[in-house]
Amino acid sequence: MALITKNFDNAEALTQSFAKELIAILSDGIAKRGRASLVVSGGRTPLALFKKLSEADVQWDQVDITLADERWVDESHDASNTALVKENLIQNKAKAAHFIPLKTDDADANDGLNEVQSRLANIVQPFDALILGMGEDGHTASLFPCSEQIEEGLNMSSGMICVAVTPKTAPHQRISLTLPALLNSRNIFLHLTGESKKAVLTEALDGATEVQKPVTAVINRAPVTLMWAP
Ligand SMILES: O=C(O)[C@H](O)[C@@H](O)[C@H](O)[C@H](O)COP(=O)(O)O
Repeated sequence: MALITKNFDNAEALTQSFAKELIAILSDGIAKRGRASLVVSGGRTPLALFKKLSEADVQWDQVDITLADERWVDESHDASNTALVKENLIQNKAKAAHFIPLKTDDADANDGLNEVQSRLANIVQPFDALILGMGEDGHTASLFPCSEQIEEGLNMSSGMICVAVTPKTAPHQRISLTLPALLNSRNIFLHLTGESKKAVLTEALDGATEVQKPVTAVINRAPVTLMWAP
């Protein structure tokens, strides 16, 4: 297990430092490989970070941005991660970035998997940076412990980049990057705020199985930097 913990006094300090680190990673990726890729999560935690990043001096036209997971809803829906990213990250200077959505027009996420996998094949990989969140049930991306698809999502040899997931404890069908696809990243961050999320993580790392607390499946296999503030 390789969890590197960076604790901050407050969310603002976390945002400042995290943005700086991501800017350095993306700039380095562009310098070395011509393009860089950033995989972000939805949810509420990354909003301030998205805003900060959007104002940064990065050669955004050389950056591909996609999501670790998406709710299978139209972009006009409140729950759309695509809308969240477009409204908060693909703004200001970052407007020049190339965004690759995980949602297709198919009614069922299973029917969109092939199209999404070919979209993702056009992004520089390994991804330069992956930002994961975590839910109170230990899910990360949309690898939900309550879903029937959890073992499929955690399968390291499925050959699949994406999985369609129907959580039992959260609304909307989802599409998620699978565990091997998430791990195909040069830098993996777990972005958490609040004492309760830290407690969930501590408990998860204290003997839960990967199916019970999917976030541990990432931490068990790759160096993960925890960015935490109260
Ligand atoms: O689209 C999503 O729901 C996610 O990508 C998900 O994995 C999220 O990161 C966690 O549920 C934490 O969400 P909050 O930041 O809102 O607590």
